[in-house]
Amino acid sequence: DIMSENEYTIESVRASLVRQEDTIVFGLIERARFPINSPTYNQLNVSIPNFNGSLFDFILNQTEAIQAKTGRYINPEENPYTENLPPSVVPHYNFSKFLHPTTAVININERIKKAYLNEMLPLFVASGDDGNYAQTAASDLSLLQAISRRIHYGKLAAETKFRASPREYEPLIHAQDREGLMKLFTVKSVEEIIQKRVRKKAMVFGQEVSHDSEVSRKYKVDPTIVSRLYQNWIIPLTKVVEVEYLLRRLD
Ligand SMILES: O=C(O)C(=O)C[C@]1(C(=O)O)C=C[C@@H](O)C=C1
Repeated sequence: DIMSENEYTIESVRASLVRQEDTIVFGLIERARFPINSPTYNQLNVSIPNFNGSLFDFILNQTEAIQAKTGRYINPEENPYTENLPPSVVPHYNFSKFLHPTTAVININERIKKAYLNEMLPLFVASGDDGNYAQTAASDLSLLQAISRRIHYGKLAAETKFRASPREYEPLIHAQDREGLMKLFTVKSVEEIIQKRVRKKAMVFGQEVSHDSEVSRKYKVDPTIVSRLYQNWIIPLTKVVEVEYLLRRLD
């Protein structure tokens, strides 16, 4: 086993969350190329043989099925949106067993998907319909996977915090005290820095680049909205995962 049990620290977890911001901001920019394209999500608009759901659900399920067969979900950092996926048919890499085993079942993707489709998406895409439904669903899917990965990284953040001060966490876990746990692991200053940084990333990554003139003040995705997506959904849902993780940490 070449992986160390202690490869993750709160510093390495935070460094990864910073890097994942790049993927999420670019994912938002890519999705914002298309208007809302609501027929993508509307079940009444498709009749796919042997499938009950929207075009988006169909692409999500089929893509996750091929990814499951080829080993994507063997990595404990990855959590699928689809239930009952086929098993992997490829040789497995020996991923580290850093997380507590009873926490593998934690998966809040249904909640993430609902928040994304109903609340987040309308904030950063234009209204309209250009017919590019399959392309739209593909960009939703890669963005949703990046967001899910980021949010479920809360498992790793929680484990590093638990290992750093088990005596502080144990009584709250025994009491199943959600609010107490939330208070103990929250670091407001870190959250505020993230909200500022993703706003800046949206300005840098989403600017119009011209070979000769000054940088324009028009952005491909609204930087204030990117910050709000983190503030209202991405960080709070990461904290939901952290609480769920800690509640099961002594099982
Ligand atoms: O960096 C941490 O300490 C985390 O637990 C991650 C995170 C986040 O979602 O970014 C969540 C809770 C903390 O209040 C700060 C940040």
